[in-house]
Amino acid sequence: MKILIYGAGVIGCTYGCQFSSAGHDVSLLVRKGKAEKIKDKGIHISCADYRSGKRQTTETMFCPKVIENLSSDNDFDYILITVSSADLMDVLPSLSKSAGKAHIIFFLNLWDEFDEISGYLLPHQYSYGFPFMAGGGRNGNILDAIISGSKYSKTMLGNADGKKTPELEIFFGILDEVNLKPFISGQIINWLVPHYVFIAAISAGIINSGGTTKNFLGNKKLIKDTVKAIREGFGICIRKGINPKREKVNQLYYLPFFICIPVMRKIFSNEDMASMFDGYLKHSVKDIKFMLDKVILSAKPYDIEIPYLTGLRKSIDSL
Ligand SMILES: NC(=O)C1=CN([C@@H]2O[C@H](COP(=O)(O)OP(=O)(O)OC[C@H]3O[C@@H](n4cnc5c(N)ncnc54)[C@H](OP(=O)(O)O)[C@@H]3O)[C@@H](O)[C@H]2O)C=CC1
Ligand SMILES: CC(C)(CO)C(=O)C(=O)O
Repeated sequence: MKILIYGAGVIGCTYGCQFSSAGHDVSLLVRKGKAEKIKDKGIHISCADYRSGKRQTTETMFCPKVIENLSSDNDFDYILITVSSADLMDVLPSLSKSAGKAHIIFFLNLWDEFDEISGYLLPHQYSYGFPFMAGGGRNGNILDAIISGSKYSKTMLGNADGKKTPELEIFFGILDEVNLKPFISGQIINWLVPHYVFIAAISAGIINSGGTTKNFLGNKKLIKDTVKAIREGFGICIRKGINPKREKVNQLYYLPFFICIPVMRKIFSNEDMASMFDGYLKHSVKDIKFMLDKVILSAKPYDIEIPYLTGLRKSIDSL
């Protein structure tokens, strides 16, 4: 398959490198002025892979094809959008003009961009997904990728109407081939929207604690305030017609603290989960502020009190 990764960051390169290892023809679309360096040197990916049950590290020079513009006569089968949430709006016009016959998969955190996307593209042109199987950060020129070993981790895929289409099933096969644990959800929007709240709130909590998951998990008051912020955000989801409880994973945050906190400590203190968060947050403070602002703004029309979300947002304001 010919796959274009739109956004050569942590997620794009981690997934792209896996596809390439299975023999797919992978290209990266990068910002203007960045292509030559990548063409010359490639991208150094240091990957800690926990899928076997223990940490296995590999060092790879990922040398895909690189482009700076999408041309409308492209022959890509798939375009995977892996820019950060704050950058999505900039890429939609070029997709609308130049996606050609490629099937687009929006592979990032989304909150209320669905109408906007449908204003640029026809329904059959795209699907949604989420890289809940991998993550990490950057260390200078090295990309520190983590592939999760957790039984809860998977690569989410789905269409807004819940239907399985051939395009999704073929992409499922590509992910399955490289053991990135694909899962086609019949309610992908219902998965993505509460996840956005969860990730914005917990990330702000971790940043507030000094930027490490370990510090965060050691601070009971901060965990409680973060869970209260998640619950406020879930309240906004409900007003928007999304029920977080329909995803089992979200039910944890409704449980009494004496159950919720120890379970959170268990899940997030896993080495792979913790290093994924710690890596992600080093380069994503701007994105987290953007995400929290969006969530907070959408509470306004419903007149909902959200002191914990606004408190978390304020706590990271000066960074
Ligand atoms: N890292 C992680 O652990 C995880 C991240 N996610 C989610 O995945 C998404 C991507 O995250 P991540 O990979 O970490 O982010 P990164 O910042 O590492 O990657 C995004 C990439 O997109 C590039 N980009 C942005 N706009 C454009 C554009 N107009 N043209 C070309 N390139 C562009 C950026 O370039 P530049 O650097 O020049 O801005 C950057 O290289 C986010 O929604 C994040 O929340 C999900 C799970 C885990
Ligand atoms: C939890 C983590 C770091 C990896 O999945 C993440 O960024 C996300 O899910 O949005």
